[in-house]
Amino acid sequence: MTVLKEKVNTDSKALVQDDETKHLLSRSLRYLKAGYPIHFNGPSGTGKTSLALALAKKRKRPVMLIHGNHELNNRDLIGDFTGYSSKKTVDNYVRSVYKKDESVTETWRDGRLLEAAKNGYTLVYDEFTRSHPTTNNIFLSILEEGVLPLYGSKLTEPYIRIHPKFSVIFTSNPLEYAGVYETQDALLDRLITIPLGYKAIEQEAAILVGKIGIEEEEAQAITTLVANLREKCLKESRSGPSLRSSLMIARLASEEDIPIDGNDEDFQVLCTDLLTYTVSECMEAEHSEEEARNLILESCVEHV
Ligand SMILES: Nc1ncnc2c1ncn2[C@@H]1O[C@H](COP(=O)(O)OP(=O)(O)OP(=O)(O)O)[C@@H](O)[C@H]1O
Repeated sequence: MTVLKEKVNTDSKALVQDDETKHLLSRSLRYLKAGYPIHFNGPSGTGKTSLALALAKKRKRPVMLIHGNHELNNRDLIGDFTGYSSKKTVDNYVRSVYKKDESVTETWRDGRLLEAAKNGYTLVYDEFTRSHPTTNNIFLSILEEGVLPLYGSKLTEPYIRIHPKFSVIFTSNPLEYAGVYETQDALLDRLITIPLGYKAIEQEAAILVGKIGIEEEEAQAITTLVANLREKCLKESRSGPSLRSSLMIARLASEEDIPIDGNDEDFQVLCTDLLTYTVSECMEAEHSEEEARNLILESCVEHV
C-alpha cells in the first residue's frame, strides 16, 4: 500500500512549472475544490503523474496513490478479511469450577479507496484505464451519490458516506495503448478530462535544466533531437521517445561526463542505447534496428 503524506515531494524541483503548467494547476485545483474529479489524459511521458501528484499536494491533505492494473479488484479498493483472531479465557480460580470462554473474530483491513474516502484524502488513481471497467464501476456511486458501497465485504453497514474533503485525480493513456480498457461513458461523463500533449522543445528543455542542471543550450539540443525522432514516430501513429528519454540522456551525460555533442562517439553510443528500441518500433519490421540507429546518428549530428 502506498500512502504519501504531505512530506513527500518536498523537492521544489520535483515539478518544473512554466506559466502554462501553473495555470493548468490552478484551474484544476479550483475544479477539485468545487468537488469535480480531474482526469489527465495523454501519451506516455507527458507528465500526467507528476502533474497529478503536484496537484494532489496542493490540496494539503494526505495523498493516497493507486496504480491501475487488470488484477485490481474490489478487495484491494474496499478491503478484505485478512484472517482470524481468537481470544480464550480459562478461569480455574476456584478449583472445583472450570470456566472456558472462547471467541473468534475475523480481522478486517481497509482497502485503499475505503481508507482514502473515509478520511478525506486526495486519491491519485494513476493509469486507471489499466483496471477492468467493472472494477472502476465503484467510482460511479462515489462521484454521483457520495457513498462508497461496501458490496461483497460482509460488513454490517451497506455503504459509507464519503468524507467531504475526499477528492480524486485520475490519469490515463490514450485508448490505443496496449493494456488499456475503454472507460464507461457514465464514468467519463462525471470527470473533467484535460488532454495533455507533448510540450514544446523549449518547455521540455526548461525541465531538463531545472531537474538535471545542464546548460540551456545543451538541454535544447537534447530535446530537439528527441522531439525530432518523436515526430517521425508520430507519423507512423506510434508515440516514440518522450521527455523521459531526454531526461535519461541528460542525466547520464551529466553524471558520466559525456560531452553533449552529436559528433562525440560516447554521446552517440548513449543516444543509440537509449533510443534505438523505441525508434525501431516505428520502423518497417525488416532491418528496423539498423534503420533506427542510422536515423538517431543522423539526428545527433544534425541537432546536437
Ligand atoms: N513539469 C515537469 N517538471 C519536472 N519533471 C517532469 C515534468 N513533467 C514530466 N516530468 C518528468 O518526466 C518524466 C515523465 O513524467 P510522468 O511519469 O509524470 O509522465 P506520465 O505522462 O505519467 O507517463 P506514463 O503515462 O508513462 O506514466 C518523469 O521523470 C517526470 O519526473
